[in-house]
Amino acid sequence: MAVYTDIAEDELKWFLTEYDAGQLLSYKGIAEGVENSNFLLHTSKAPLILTLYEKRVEKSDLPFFLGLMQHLSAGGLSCPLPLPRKDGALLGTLSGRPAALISFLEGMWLRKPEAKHCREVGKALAQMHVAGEGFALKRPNALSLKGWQTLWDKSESRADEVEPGLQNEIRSDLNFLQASWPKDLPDGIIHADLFPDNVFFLGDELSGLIDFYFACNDLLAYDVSICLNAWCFEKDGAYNITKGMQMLEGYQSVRPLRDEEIAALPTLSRGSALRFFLTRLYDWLTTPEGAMVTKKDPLEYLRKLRFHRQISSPAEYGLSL
Ligand SMILES: Nc1ncnc2c1ncn2[C@@H]1O[C@H](COP(=O)(O)OP(=O)(O)O)[C@@H](O)[C@H]1O
Ligand SMILES: N[C@@H](CCOP(=O)(O)O)C(=O)O
Repeated sequence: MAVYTDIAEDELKWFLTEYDAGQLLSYKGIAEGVENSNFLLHTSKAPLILTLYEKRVEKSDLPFFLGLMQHLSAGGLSCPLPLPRKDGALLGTLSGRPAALISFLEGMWLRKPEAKHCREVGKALAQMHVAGEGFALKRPNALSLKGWQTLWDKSESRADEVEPGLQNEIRSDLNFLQASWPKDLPDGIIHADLFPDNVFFLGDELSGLIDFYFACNDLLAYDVSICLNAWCFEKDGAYNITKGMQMLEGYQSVRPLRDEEIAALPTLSRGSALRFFLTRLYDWLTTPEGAMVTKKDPLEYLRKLRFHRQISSPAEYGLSL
């Protein structure tokens, strides 16, 4: 469960007086999520999400995230919108944390996505990449090569606790990726965490994207690789090429990938698998027992990383070359 910070009803009522949000009827903590504390609020006007920003979110990045939601929404993407306070600010403070009210997005995330859903996700990702064009603020990806090295430096000495031999294995991945990370591919705004729990559906129709708190400027094809990792593997660890094909076709129906992006997919996918392995490994080793959050399994991403290592052609992801 991700409610790191509790809120008192009186304080919340006081916080809401800064907004034109109606009277508070009820509120409850949302069990899902990893990064921030989220609450569902019912008011006399409309349901809202209250987010209290926690450890991995830099306060100085919040104008980027909140402004991005406004920019993407204005560009036609279905995503939540921050509710401005009466003074026009998008951010307030509650229980000592930066806090924002966000519009409630209808829909549910899919526990068992099928190939047809992967196609919709591919399309929505490309729509987001297109809608992100022209966004004035910039945010470098803190979880790219340099950030991976920092995470690894903090976890390396204990990595073999998770699986013997991991220290050497991951060190050689990092060396490989440092030496061969692609440059000069198209870049722009990426979501960087478009996992199933961040995509809502109403029936089979995609109703919107949430959770832009890892969004940043980076290679667009890197975002595609994140989605291949997050959506196209089965529970038993096998890559589902039909899902991959649908996702890539959906993406390319909106924004065709260039040849050099396609050629880079195995390296990008190896990098994105390593990225999620490293954050999960760090959390696995540092989250205290009994914390109100469900720890995610780093080994799931180790298996994906190993899969990408042995790819000999991007066609193996489901692309017709
Ligand atoms: N705008 C929204 N509309 C509806 N539900 C939301 C919205 N934002 C968050 N949620 C709910 O809160 C959960 C956690 O949100 P998320 O942004 O993924 O948190 P975190 O950043 O902590 O991982 C989501 O799975 C969803 O159930
Ligand atoms: N998607 C990441 C963790 C971040 O969780 P989210 O709830 O913010 O999507 C992972 O699976 O490791």
